[in-house]
Amino acid sequence: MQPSSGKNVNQRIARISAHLDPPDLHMENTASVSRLNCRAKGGAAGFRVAVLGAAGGIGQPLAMLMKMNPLVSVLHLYDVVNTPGVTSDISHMDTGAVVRGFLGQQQLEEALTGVDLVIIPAGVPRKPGMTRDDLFNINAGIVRTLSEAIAKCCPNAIVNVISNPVNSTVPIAAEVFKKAGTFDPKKLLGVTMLDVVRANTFVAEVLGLDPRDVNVPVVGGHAGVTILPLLSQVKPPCSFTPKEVDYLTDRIQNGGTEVVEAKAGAGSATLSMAYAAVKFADACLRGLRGDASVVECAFVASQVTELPFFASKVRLGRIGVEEIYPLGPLNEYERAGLEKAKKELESSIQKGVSFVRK
Ligand SMILES: NC(=O)c1ccc[n+]([C@@H]2O[C@H](COP(=O)([O-])OP(=O)(O)OC[C@H]3O[C@@H](n4cnc5c(N)ncnc54)[C@H](O)[C@@H]3O)[C@@H](O)[C@H]2O)c1
Ligand SMILES: O=C(O)C[C@H](O)C(=O)O
Repeated sequence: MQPSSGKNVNQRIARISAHLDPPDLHMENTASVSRLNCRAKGGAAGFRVAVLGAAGGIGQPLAMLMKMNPLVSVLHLYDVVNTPGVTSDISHMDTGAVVRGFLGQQQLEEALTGVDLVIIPAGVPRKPGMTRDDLFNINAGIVRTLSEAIAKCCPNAIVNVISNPVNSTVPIAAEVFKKAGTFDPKKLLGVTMLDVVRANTFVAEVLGLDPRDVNVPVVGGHAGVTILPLLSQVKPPCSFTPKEVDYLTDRIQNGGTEVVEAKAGAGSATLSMAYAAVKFADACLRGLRGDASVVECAFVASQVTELPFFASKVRLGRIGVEEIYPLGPLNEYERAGLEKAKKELESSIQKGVSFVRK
């Protein structure tokens, strides 16, 4: 057989190109990307999602898992470094979502335009000996900048904040949105899903159950004593000895530190966090789609306590948070935990608010 002439190859490319939409300009910026890396006709219908901090320890597996989510049609990956490589890699997965990469501040607005859901894992992680609040000085500014762009480019998107300290970064985002006149408390959610995921796992271990059959509400916030597992409300209904309650509460509250210490300077939870973030994002998207009874815990603007923000069970729907559930009956141990949690939460929330108002 004769080798293909240049003319034949060009004809074949032209035939393939006829089945493709116009080329993706963002992808053309990356060296190895050709005209063929554009959106195939018949790509999945679904939601448009942006991940900010997509090249990081959480961002990469999160981006990979979102590429596998059938509810996602377009996935925008933004970071200040390395997005061309991550985008090229993930774009080869034969799932429905089309992936586009955006690199650096000058492409942030494009990354956000037209998206339904923004997930933010951008920022520095802890090292052993640090608290989440020790990340405030760097991450507060990052979240503020990203929130300003969200207010400008996709003010109606649902926003999932992962960057720590969540107890302060969510109030920061809220203040930025208020300043811009775009704040919708139903659309801003701090991601506390990892606390629930851990609680389900640890409680299942103690009870000898499959973690998939266990549901533990975790309320309050996302740092130390502000993480308040409601072990009296575990489903399926069960009881614990006082020793088990102490063990479980301590392990759930310090799950993040357990991982930070095990990683010994190489960062904090990334893989379990990506899993939890995608579980939570999927719940947000199912709510947006109109599914009934989508209920998860999240850190939101709330009137459940006297504090302006609090994590509790929320029902997710077409407009974001459609209902915030009260805490339900607490036992004495949980009531004492709630008082401790509120005290710390109050100052973390205030710190975030002051950062933007100063
Ligand atoms: N909410 C939670 O339950 C939870 C769980 C784990 C980690 N976290 C937090 O998530 C954050 C990220 O953790 P990680 O392990 O992925 O860190 P990482 O350092 O591996 O990745 C962070 C990424 O953010 C990027 N980034 C930095 N500044 C940016 C900016 N201005 N715009 C866009 N991207 C930017 C970095 O380039 C990097 O790729 C940390 O603050 C960590 O504490 C939260
Ligand atoms: O512990 C951390 O610093 C990261 C995260 O908040 C976690 O809970 O794993």
